[in-house]
Amino acid sequence: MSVAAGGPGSAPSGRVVEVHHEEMRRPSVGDDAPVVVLSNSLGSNLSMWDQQVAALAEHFRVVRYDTRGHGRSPVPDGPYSIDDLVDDVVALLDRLGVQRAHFVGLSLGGMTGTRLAAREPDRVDRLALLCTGAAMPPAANWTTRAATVRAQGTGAVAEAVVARWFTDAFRDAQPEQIAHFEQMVAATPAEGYAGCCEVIAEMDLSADLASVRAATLVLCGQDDPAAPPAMMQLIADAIDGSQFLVVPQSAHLANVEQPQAVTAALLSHLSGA
Ligand SMILES: O=C(O)CC1=CCC(=O)O1
Repeated sequence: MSVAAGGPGSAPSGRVVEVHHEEMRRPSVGDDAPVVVLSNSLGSNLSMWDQQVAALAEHFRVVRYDTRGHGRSPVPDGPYSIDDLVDDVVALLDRLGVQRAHFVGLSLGGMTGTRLAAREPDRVDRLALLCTGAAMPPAANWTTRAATVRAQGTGAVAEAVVARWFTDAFRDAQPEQIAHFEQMVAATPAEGYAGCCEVIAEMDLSADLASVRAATLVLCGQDDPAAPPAMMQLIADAIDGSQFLVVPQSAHLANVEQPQAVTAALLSHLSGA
């Protein structure tokens, strides 16, 4: 079953927006099954989880959503803050009547998950942080990228951005996937993309990591230039009891490049195995 809600539009900055989401679960999965929320990366949308949802929906109510400014969610004027992104998730959970959920986020989605787990510990059961950072300095990288997309559109950065998402081997083997993700970046609204660049520019969640109480999986791609293993090791070291996993032959979108390995790791972690 798949249910869609929310939609594109604009909302004033600093206010919660009603993000677009989809819910999927197998008929055998009951209303009281645990909820898993999936949160996308900068420049993508909820379809980045296409290779995970069917397997997860065998066991969980799967809720995936478009981060504000992305996909079919509203596009308020930026800048946004990490707390804006967390407020949107809390509002989504409230709308769904879900008190507590598992949360899986990749890159920007992982930043949202880190802050959510630290700020709202009662709302997060198990947490998976994929290919992300507690901070991604220097800030100028992100403010410059925001200025570029506001001036020239997201198409201007699509090729360079996607070059960091996949290994050369994947690029050579899967040119149609590369084109698909470049189109996804280019279709992201410029103001939404820029507003989320500004989240990353001003964000430092280092002090939040020690407050995370959820059982946490920290997963990275071995060849990720955006969130390399050394950066993610720092997250794993700071979150009490976390599990750290490096996925070989993978860059930034590890769940796309190595879907079987990442889906298996998520199923194992979220089921508490
Ligand atoms: O777009 C990039 O360069 C990598 C990235 C940082 C945050 C995110 O979601 O993707």
